[in-house]
Amino acid sequence: ARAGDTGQRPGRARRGVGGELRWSRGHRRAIGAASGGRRGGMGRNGSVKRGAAAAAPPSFTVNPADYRLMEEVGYGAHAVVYRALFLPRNQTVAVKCLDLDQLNNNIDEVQREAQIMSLIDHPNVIRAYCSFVVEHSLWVIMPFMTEGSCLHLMKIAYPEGFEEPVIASILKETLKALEYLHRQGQIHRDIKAGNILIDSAGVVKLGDFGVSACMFDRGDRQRSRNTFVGTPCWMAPEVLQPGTGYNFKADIWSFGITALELAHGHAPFSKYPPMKVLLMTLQNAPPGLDYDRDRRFSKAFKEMVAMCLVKDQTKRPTAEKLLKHSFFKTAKPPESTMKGMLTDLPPLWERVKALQVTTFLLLFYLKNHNVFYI
Ligand SMILES: Nc1ncnc2c1ncn2[C@@H]1O[C@H](COP(=O)(O)OP(=O)(O)OP(=O)(O)O)[C@@H](O)[C@H]1O
Repeated sequence: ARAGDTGQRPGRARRGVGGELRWSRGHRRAIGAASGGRRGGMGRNGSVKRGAAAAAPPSFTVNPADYRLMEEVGYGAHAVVYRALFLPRNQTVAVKCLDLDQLNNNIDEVQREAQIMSLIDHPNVIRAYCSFVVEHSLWVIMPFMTEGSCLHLMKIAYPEGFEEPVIASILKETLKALEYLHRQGQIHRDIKAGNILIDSAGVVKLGDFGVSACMFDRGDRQRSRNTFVGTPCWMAPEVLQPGTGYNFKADIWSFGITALELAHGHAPFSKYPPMKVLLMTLQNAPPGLDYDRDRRFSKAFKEMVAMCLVKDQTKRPTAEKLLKHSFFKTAKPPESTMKGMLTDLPPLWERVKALQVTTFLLLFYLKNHNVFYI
């Protein structure tokens, strides 16, 4: 691991500073901590740049004292994300704090996320500026996406989902990101509205590589695992079925589910407990847009979703092929379709706080009415 811009060697890094992780069980594992000065990386067009310095992002230090954590702007299963100030330049960034104690058995996944994020070079994929260990957390420093995720946006202002032109532009940018990742041999494995991030100008970027995986890391194109990875409602049937091999086509299924999520404000089966979602995904006909119920959506949109949600993964299109579908041909850039949608909204951290209060009240209600999910 490189210690980042300060030039510290991992071996000399103080505890909590630098690119080295001192693991509580006596393991010593290195976390990829790369930033502006690194060599190599994935090229914008998929080429791997060797030797030359990658497109120079602004440099960031790996000293936690240089960052002031401000408000909480997001949280997931393993992490809390803060808006933060990078004090040397008074620049706003996002800091994702992953709890390493909670992730004790998943150190390889943490390491993979940090490494992948630091090598990314695509306008539609969130890139980590650098990452380092602070006490029991891994801090990942990345661009702050002012409007948060599409999920946040829907929950706060568009509970019934977005209009088709907005969906088309968000999905097209996401698909470009997927096409890039797949070309790099990466499966994202957690495509959903909560991981599609938007900034104030309407720029769309795919985030969260917590569960992404390299397709070629075992020398085969097909992965076979006995554990679920991802979020059940968005997971392809072959991923939900332990022992079945899956590949990058699993992302195409999740992409189709995300299209439905953006259209309706929630994913199909999202109101059911995980075990029921599993059974419904495996046993029922794939979900889709209803030709009658979803009259407001075009035939091209319905067709595109149906192509993604084919149970047989070999019959699903690749991201590259899907990008050529007529639905995306007419899609406008999100900067123009989202104009006006993002004004008059409270700042992201206030939205997140409001959503936290709502979730707390809902859980409180369910508990008091003896409603439990299995
Ligand atoms: N760069 C960013 N700028 C603004 N908000 C962000 C940024 N990155 C993440 N978020 C917000 O934080 C939330 C949680 O982040 P993330 O999905 O990376 O965490 P996680 O623990 O890996 O999530 P999951 O439970 O999906 O695995 C996101 O849904 C998003 O709303």
